[in-house]
Amino acid sequence: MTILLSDPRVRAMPVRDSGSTLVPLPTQLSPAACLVRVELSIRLQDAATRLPAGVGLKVVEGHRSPALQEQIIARYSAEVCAAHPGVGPAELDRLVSRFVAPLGVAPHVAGSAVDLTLVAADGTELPMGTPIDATPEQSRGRCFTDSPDITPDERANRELLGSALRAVGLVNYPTEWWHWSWGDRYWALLTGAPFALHAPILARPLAPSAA
Ligand SMILES: C[C@@H](N)C(=O)N[C@H](C)C(=O)O
Repeated sequence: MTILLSDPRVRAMPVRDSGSTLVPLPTQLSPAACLVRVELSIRLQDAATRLPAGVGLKVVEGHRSPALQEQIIARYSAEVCAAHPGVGPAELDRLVSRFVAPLGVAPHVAGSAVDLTLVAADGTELPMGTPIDATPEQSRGRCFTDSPDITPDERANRELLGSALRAVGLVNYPTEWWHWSWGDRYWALLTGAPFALHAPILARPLAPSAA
């Protein structure tokens, strides 16, 4: 059964921050040079080598500020309220956490998560069944990683992405095929690690090369 980021077991995971810095991803992996924790950057570069020739990774988002996380929560909460009239506060929190993490456990704010897809050699994104960041309502559930409602090619591409990322220790958020993380509380809970390695980054300490 899917464990959501609003699950109290996620918040209960202890954190012992590794103190690692945020670094920009190489532009071959992330045209926008998104920032992530250095341990995650190393793993993503390893994952890229595990893909077949002519297929690459494209990271579109990494570290996110707390302010942006709060904006996304507010925007999506409004979408959920419109789609589920009369929803109560507990159910609203649960539904919202299918698409965006509560601030205190947010993997992107910790620099531990990326949103990414596969690309062909010419940079064209491979078909994955939905665009990145399609909400459950917009995609009618096809954003869920295991959705049965996608084509065999889209399924094969999701499996290819997943096998490269799992091989380097990343975990997926099962309600978003594009969201993978390493070192955050959700990762610790799913892998059985005794503690998370990345706390939320409230200021933004940059590696010297990124400054
Ligand atoms: C908003 C979406 N792209 C996202 O990042 N969701 C995850 C679960 C998050 O907020 O960490």
